Amino acid sequence: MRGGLVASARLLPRPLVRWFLQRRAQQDINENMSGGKKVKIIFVLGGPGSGKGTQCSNIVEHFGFIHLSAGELLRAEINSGSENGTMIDTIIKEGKIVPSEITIKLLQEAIIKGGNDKYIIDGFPRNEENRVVFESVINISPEFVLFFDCSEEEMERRLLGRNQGRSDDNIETIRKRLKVFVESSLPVIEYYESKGMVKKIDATKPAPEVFEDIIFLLK
Ligand SMILES: Nc1ncnc2c1ncn2[C@@H]1O[C@H](COP(=O)(O)OP(=O)(O)OP(=O)(O)O)[C@@H](O)[C@H]1O
Ligand SMILES: Nc1ccn([C@H]2C[C@H](O)[C@@H](COP(=O)(O)O)O2)c(=O)n1
Ligand SMILES: [Mg+2]
Repeated sequence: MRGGLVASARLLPRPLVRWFLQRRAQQDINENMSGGKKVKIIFVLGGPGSGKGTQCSNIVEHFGFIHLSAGELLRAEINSGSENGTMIDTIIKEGKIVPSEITIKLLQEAIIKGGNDKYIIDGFPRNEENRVVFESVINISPEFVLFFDCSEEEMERRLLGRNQGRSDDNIETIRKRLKVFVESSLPVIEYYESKGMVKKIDATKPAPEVFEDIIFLLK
C-alpha cells in the first residue's frame, strides 16, 4: 500500500508533490509544538568561528529559545552510524555543504521533538538551496536573521584555537569553509538584507560585549 502511494507520488506533478510535503511538514510541526502557538524561528548566520554557537548558548539561557545547530545535527547523524553518515562526514571534511533534504529533515525532526514555539537555528540556511528548500518544505519565514560579522583572520584564529576535536578544524578545511562561506552563504545573507530582515552584530568584539549587543537587539 505504502509502496503504491510512493509510486503514485512519482506520477504527480512536482508542484503538487511539493504542496503535499509542505502541508505534511507544517501539520507535523504545528501538531507537535506547545500551546498551539505559531512556531517562531530566528536564523543565526556568520562565518565559521564567528561565535554563533557560543552566543546561541547565551540566548537559550536568557531568552528561552531552543537552539538548533545544523552542523551539530549533522555531526550527531554521523555519530549515530546512519546510512548517510559516511557521505556527510566526507562533505564536512571537505568544507562543503550537505544536500538540503538531509539537513532539513534533521531540522524538521528536531523542531517536532523540541515541542517549543521559539527556535534559534544556527548555521542555516548555508546556501540558496538550503533557503529555498526550507521555505518550500517547512514554509516558516524567520522573524529575522542575526548576522555575526567577523573578519576572516579573527575567525581563522578562533577555529585554530577551538580545540574541540572537530575533523574540520584544520587549516586546510578552515580555508575551504571560509571560501564556501563567501561564495555560498553571503548571498543568502544579502537576500535577507534586501528584504530588511538582517540584524548585524559586530562579532569581532569579546564574547561578553557581543552578547550585550544581542540582548539589545532581541529586546
Ligand atoms: N567573541 C569572541 N571572542 C573570542 N573568541 C570567541 C568569541 N566567540 C567565540 N569564541 C571562541 O571561538 C571559537 C569558535 O566559536 P563558536 O564555536 O561559537 O563559533 P561558530 O560560529 O559556532 O563556529 P562554527 O561555524 O565552526 O560552528 C570557540 O573556541 C569560542 O570559544
Ligand atoms: N546548513 C548546513 C550547516 C552545516 N553544514 C556542514 C558544513 C559545515 O562546514 C559543517 C559544520 O557546520 P558548523 O558547525 O560550522 O555550523 O556542517 C551543512 O552542510 N549545511
Ligand atoms: Mg558552531
